[in-house]
Amino acid sequence: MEKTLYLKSTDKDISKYVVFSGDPRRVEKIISFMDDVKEIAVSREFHSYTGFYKGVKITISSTGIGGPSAAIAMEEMYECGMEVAVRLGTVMGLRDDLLGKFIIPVGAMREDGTTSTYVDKSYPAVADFELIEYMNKSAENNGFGYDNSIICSYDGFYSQMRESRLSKKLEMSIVEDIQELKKFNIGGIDMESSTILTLSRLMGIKGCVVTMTTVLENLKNYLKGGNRQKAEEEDLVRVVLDGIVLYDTAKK
Ligand SMILES: O=P(O)(O)O[C@H]1O[C@H](CO)[C@@H](O)[C@H]1O
Ligand SMILES: O=c1cc[nH]c(=O)[nH]1
Repeated sequence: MEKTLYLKSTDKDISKYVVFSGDPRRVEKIISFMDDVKEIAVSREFHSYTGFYKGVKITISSTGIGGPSAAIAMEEMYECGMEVAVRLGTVMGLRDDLLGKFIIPVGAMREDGTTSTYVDKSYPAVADFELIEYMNKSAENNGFGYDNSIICSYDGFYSQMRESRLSKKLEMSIVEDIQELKKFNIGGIDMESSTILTLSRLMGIKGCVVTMTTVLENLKNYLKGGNRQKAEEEDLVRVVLDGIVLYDTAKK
């Protein structure tokens, strides 16, 4: 096949297991845990590599921020034969006890715009139950607590997740809207999970999300310095990669 448009990948380059991470810099950290890593392409926000972790071939790709680019990454990896999609990212927790903990959501509210260009809003963004179980087990094996609540994916960082000069000028109700979400027992907010989960279901592949709660709403509290770095760049990576190995072993 020809290389895909943005991720510049072919079916020869990628594994059936693909890990998507927002931040391209984090991708460079993830591959430091892997062996025999080959760069596929560094193209716009999409930095992609394939390598081995504990003998399992895994592709890692960044998506940048938000649903539109996450959908591009999902589409092009699906063209290349992806069978399992895992989002590895950070989430803004809506409960104080979640700071520093994993949220491995069962599903996500589709408050993004991208997924509605594919399917009606009544279609749920639900993670694959089997993958959730392996990721839960991996968190446990690595000695971490986790939560399996529903999260919410938004499109607007400075219009829905964090107050800004403009949002204040426009008297937007960001704080109130987040309080509303809490009433519905939503565990956290991010920007890509609904896209990854909805598209996985539409593609008929397995998808799940493993997130680390690095910050609470309105910056009430957040992981700082080395703690944040370890949580985001080591703990999260281990749980996701070990979770894929557990899944792969079970399927052999
Ligand atoms: O850590 P990542 O995967 O980038 O995820 C979260 O961080 C970004 C916002 O700061 C958004 O992309 C949100 O979903
Ligand atoms: O969604 C997120 C995740 C981490 N940090 C934020 O500010 N937002």
